Amino acid sequence: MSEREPIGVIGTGYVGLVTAAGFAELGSDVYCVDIDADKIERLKQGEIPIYEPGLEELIAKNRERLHFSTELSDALERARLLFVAVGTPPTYSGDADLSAVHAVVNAMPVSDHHALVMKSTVPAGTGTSIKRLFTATGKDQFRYVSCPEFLKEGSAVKDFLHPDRVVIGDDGDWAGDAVAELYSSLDAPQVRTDINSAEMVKLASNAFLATKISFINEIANVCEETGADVVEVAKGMGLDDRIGPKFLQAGLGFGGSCFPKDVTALKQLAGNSGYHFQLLNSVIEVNELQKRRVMGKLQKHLGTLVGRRIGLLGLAFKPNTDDMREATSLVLSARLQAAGATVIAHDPIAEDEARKLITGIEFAPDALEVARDADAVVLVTEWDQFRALDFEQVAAVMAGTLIIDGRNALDPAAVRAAGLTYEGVGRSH
Ligand SMILES: NC(=O)C1=CN([C@@H]2O[C@H](COP(=O)(O)OP(=O)(O)OC[C@H]3O[C@@H](n4cnc5c(N)ncnc54)[C@H](O)[C@@H]3O)[C@@H](O)[C@H]2O)C=CC1
Ligand SMILES: O=C(O)[C@H]1O[C@H](OP(=O)(O)OP(=O)(O)OC[C@H]2O[C@@H](n3ccc(=O)[nH]c3=O)[C@H](O)[C@@H]2O)[C@H](O)[C@@H](O)[C@@H]1O
Repeated sequence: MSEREPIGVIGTGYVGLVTAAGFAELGSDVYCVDIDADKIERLKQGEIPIYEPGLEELIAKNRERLHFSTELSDALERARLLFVAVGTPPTYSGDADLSAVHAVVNAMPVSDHHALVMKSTVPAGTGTSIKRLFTATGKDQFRYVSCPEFLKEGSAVKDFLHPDRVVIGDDGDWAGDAVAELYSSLDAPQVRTDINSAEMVKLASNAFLATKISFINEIANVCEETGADVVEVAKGMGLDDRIGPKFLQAGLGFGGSCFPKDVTALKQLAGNSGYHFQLLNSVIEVNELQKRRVMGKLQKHLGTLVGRRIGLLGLAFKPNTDDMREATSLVLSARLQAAGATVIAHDPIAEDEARKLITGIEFAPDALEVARDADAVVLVTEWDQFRALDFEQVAAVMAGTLIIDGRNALDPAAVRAAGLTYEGVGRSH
């Protein structure tokens, strides 16, 4: 018997698994359901299908409370709150693809004691249309709560257990209260609001963070023209409480499964509602250009890239994940090959995923093998082991001398002291 209310979790991707493990840690029995039978089988064997620091340990610790199945009925029979964490990828138009969400909604039975709790990121208005659908199909007693997720890959477990806030959008019924109660043991402010507003908090938060990144990237580009150093500029800006130091790291642009899709989804949502969201067009465009700027830097130093050997350090969209969705490395490896370069890359964790998505490049077992005989090396993902590289060793094996620090993560002085040429993003020091 669990100490706390049992819950169901539908979808066992990043968000589903972290939510399940997190609530199990807080004392709930969790009934996880996924349509991917292979994934469920692996989870039953104790195998964790994604790389996320701390998740395997948290799942192992709470093994007794975690139950995995492909049958929705296993969750429906034991839990009244069903957390939905299925994917909402972009369609070709840029709108969110809600087909997986609708499959879940359609599979719900007539019930007066169940609620869907939406963790998936959906456009504002989705809850309202789901409730309309429930009413039209005689399920008007089925409750609905929006409870968007704000975790970051790479620190997802910590983000779940120590969130900045918990947002709960509901109709003021038992379901909203039950979700609030579940989260009450976390030391975090709760924002209880209506469903539309909760949905918008999520989209607006991601769009704002993406805007901050595109903004600092443009500042970095201006720094390159004016001799200022963006790291110093970001430090000076970030000390202003109203601005804050986070998400002011200039680099090769944002990637991942969420910022690109959610910024576009919000732009589409606005457009579909008759409002042209100009700012977001720029955020997206700046990001696309930023991914490609490194090509110009390589050409500035090397001239033509035909026949050049270019090493990439890191492939994942950010460190501490094996997620390759919308990773800058996808664009970069394609552009480099199109320009006639040979590309060699290493990622400590994401290589298996990368092999599925990137063709025509060589994979090296470590950073030094990336550097061997390379005309230039580009840091794409700021894994800790790349920060700690011995650049004397790197210089000894390279054919050329150019290091492009695409994440401003290296020590320029250490790179230069090894006789190498350092080029960051918006850096003059
Ligand atoms: N990945 C992240 O860091 C974050 C993601 N989100 C949002 O959470 C949602 C889920 O994202 P991820 O976990 O990354 O997705 P994912 O793609 O890793 O996992 C989705 C899972 O849902 C399963 N699924 C699909 N249809 C199903 C159905 N009808 N019944 C049961 N299971 C089904 C899939 O088999 C898959 O295992 C998305 O809306 C995303 O925008 C929100 C915050 C953070
Ligand atoms: O909705 C989501 O899925 C999640 O999206 C992001 O999380 P995530 O994509 O995991 O990773 P971030 O740490 O936000 O990084 C996203 C991208 O921005 C880039 N970035 C981040 C910060 C920065 O200062 N500069 C910068 O270029 C990263 O390299 C990465 O490519 C948000 O940070 C989470 O709050 C949100 O829940």
